[in-house]
Amino acid sequence: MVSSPPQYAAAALGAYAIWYLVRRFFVSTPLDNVPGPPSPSFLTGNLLELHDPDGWEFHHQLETNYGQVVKLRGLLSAPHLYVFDPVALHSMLVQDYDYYEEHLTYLKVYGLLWGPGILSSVGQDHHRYRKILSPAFAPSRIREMIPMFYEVAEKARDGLVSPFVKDGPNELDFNNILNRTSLELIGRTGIGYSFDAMIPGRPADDRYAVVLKELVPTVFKLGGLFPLLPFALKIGTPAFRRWVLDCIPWKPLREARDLVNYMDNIAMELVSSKKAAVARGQLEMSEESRDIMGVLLKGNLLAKPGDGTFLTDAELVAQTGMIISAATDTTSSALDRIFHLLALHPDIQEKLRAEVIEAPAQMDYEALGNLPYLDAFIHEVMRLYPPVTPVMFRECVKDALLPLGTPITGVDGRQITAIPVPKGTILYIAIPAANHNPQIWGADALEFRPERWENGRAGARAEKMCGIYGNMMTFFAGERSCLGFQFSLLEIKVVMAVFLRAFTFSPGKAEVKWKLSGIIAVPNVEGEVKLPISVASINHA
Ligand code: HEM
Repeated sequence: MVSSPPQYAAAALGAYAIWYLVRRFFVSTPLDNVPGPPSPSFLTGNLLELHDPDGWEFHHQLETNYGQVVKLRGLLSAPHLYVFDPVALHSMLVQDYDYYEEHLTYLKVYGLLWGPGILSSVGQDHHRYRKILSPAFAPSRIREMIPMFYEVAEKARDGLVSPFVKDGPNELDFNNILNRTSLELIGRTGIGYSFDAMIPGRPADDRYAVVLKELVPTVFKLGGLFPLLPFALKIGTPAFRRWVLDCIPWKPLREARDLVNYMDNIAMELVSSKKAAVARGQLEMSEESRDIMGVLLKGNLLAKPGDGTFLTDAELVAQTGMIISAATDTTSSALDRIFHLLALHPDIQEKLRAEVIEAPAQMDYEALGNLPYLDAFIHEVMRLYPPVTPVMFRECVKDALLPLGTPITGVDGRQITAIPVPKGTILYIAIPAANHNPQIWGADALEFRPERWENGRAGARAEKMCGIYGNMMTFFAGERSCLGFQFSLLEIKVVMAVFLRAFTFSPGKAEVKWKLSGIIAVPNVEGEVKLPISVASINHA
């Protein structure tokens, strides 16, 4: 007999487990008919293969052996969908995007880390943040940032590379150099803050930079708690929850809290000092007014609290934290891949250098857009090796019908042209698979061939991907597409132009293996994040 509250709770849990298992195995769902690979475990389904840091082959099999929507198994064998069909992606990200939201757990984690902002909101709130942030990424704004991109790239050249190759070629860890450069680029142009003095021989010692690096691994140590977040955040007030947090003596939790507090404090100080500059009328004239936070503060001057366009201090802090985190690892991964490819392809490197040397040493927006081979090269890197990889997550929040561009043959042998997706289903947007689709790119889709690009286009094919850049999904599509994609492409061009003029690159001694690290690809040598590249100054080459 059940007679106490714990016994009731255990009985309820047991009943739920039985109901769940009966439903799983005896009630059919429309997803049963979608083919996919065998699941190696009832408990974890295909999740370990999906998130394996060396899982490139598993993803390649999903790309080539099934249809463009593949069924995988998640926790307790729940059916998940791995999607790269262009019509299905258009439906998920553009046409019916409000049926497929960012996973609730991720929204809550982002919210806890940064506060209320573009990465932690959905629906009207997200729309509002996006509308407020968009002017900061307008081409006219990014154009003004180009001199700052040059300043940082030249500082990286002179501080992080030149002193170490002045006596001849040397092998350097380019991951470290490019990571520091990416953070400094967004620090200067995002919040007007310098993270790294880039002094020869001195490591990046800014506490914020170190904290930013530690944050994600520390937070992932709390991964087991993530599913509880949506419920935990409903209990009591923020002050009460903070008090509860302070009382829990668990080291990773305290470390995460301290890191978040540290970043919050710095951002709050910056907001206060910029607000004071606005009040003194100085921001309008200064260089600071060009950075993203400056643009948001100036936007606030025109807005009124409550009219939907005003950002509170907490919201300002959250947006800047989110932009820095969205910008740094993505750009750094893209630059890592680029310099690795340059080292591996001396012919391509030479052709790019010739084009860059022909152009002025400091280019403006138009000139940077007028280097055809550089543009083709970057398009091809972003297509074949998207930095955000292998998948982004979505959760179906109301029963939906997912249309397919290419029908798939169901397990029962019949053609499927649309898949009814039950509410609660997890879907994976498979960015590389979408970018490698032979129906769009042809039989040589898996080859690295910059020559396939001309004027930002790579052949007119019937099937079109909804992505915002080059018919690919690298920067996503629709309401949640990357706001910083033009910013990112320009900073990449500037760093490449500055470095290609000064140095030559060839592979280092150790073999570099690329790992799938969460949602970003990173170079790795024997278990360490590293990109050894042999660099020679052009004078010594
Ligand atoms: C090569 C570099 C980059 C890549 C591959 C990339 C890719 C992406 C992707 C795939 C998303 C969608 C994420 C999702 O919906 O869950 C995204 C969103 C976003 N990105 Fe980027 N990104 C890059 C650089 C940047 C930079 C430099 C910035 C800012 C300066 C930036 C700002 C953002 C923001 C604010 C969002 C959220 C948009 C929204 O939710 O409405 N990104 N990015």
